Amino acid sequence: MKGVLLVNLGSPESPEPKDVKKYLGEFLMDERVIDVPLWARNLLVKGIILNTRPKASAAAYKKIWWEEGSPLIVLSERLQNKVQEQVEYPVALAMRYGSMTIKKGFQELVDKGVKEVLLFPLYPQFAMATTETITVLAEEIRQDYFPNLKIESVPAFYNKPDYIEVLANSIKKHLADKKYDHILFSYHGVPERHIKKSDVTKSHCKIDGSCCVTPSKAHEYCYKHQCLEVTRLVAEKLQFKGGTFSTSFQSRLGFDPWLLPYTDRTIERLGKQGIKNMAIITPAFVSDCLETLEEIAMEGKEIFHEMGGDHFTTVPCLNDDAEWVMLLSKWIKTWAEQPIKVN
Ligand SMILES: C=CC1=C(C)c2cc3[nH]c(cc4nc(cc5[nH]c(cc1n2)c(C)c5CCC(=O)O)C(CCC(=O)O)=C4C)c(C)c3C=C
Ligand SMILES: [Fe+2]
Repeated sequence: MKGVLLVNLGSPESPEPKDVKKYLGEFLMDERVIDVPLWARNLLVKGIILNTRPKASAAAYKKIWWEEGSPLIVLSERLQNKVQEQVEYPVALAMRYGSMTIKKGFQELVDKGVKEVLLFPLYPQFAMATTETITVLAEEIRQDYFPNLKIESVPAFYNKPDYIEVLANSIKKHLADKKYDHILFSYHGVPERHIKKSDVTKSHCKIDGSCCVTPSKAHEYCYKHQCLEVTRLVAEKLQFKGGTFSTSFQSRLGFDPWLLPYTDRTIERLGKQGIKNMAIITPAFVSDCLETLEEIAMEGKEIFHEMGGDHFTTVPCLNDDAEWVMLLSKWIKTWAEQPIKVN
């Protein structure tokens, strides 16, 4: 039998500093998130970040935490349940970090008789800190614990026309009765180094984005190109006029150069330039989370109002949107209709 494992990032068990510290420890010690040699990662994460950040992060998590738990987990579970209602194959949910492990997800599927798994990282764009770390860990777990299980991974789906249509429809619906003179597409940032490392050609990437418009096989693994493409395709679909939308990158950590321009500075600049009504879309996240509910909807809004802005609208992530559920279910059914692979 076939089955599906949806995988998202994960959240702390609770918004208490000790749980946030445990979660950040696992997350930031991942060599594909902070990609420096182990000794340097130990120094940076255990010696510095874990002694300072958990308190501030916990305070931020407390502002957005729901009675049912972390928004990211609750919304991912709602998505899982709704997709499960649409497909006849078992659909499990796991998180890359935290207690809902990929190993438990595989076990749940195997216990239901699954022999072939569609591993579905819930990220529209490829990044080594997201898609790659999930697929690599899943393969390690398969080899160690489930050697007879077949796994097929879903690659980044950023430019699939049906995904762009669902995203555009959701944006249109949410902005229908809103005032906005500028739309900002804000994506999670990554260090520039990550983009260079993922360049399979080793020579295409110029970081500044000039390379992103020249066709290249590097784009299959280029987070920046994929983000810019989502902006372009959605803007085209919704017929946004040039100059009324832009792209930025949020949530930088540390002192290395991260993808530019930064979201907080872009909001500041737009406010200073006299934009009064602004809408923000966050297409790197399929579920609302700390980065959208706190960093954008609270901090971003505050910056905008300080700069003299009036209306600040955040468009929710796809979450458990009905069209999104139908699209995931369609992709799953298409995959499941292919014959089972044999050794
Ligand atoms: C070096 C650090 C980080 C990289 C690289 C990174 C990439 C990255 N992250 C997401 C998605 C999410 N990140 C979230 C939280 C978060 N991310 C980092 C650091 C890096 N992320 C930290 C330290 C945190 C924790 C919060 C904080 O202290 O600021 C979340 C939210 C999780 C939640 O519980 O709600 C998401 C989602 C992507 C898509 C990405 C690369 C493309
Ligand atoms: Fe992150």
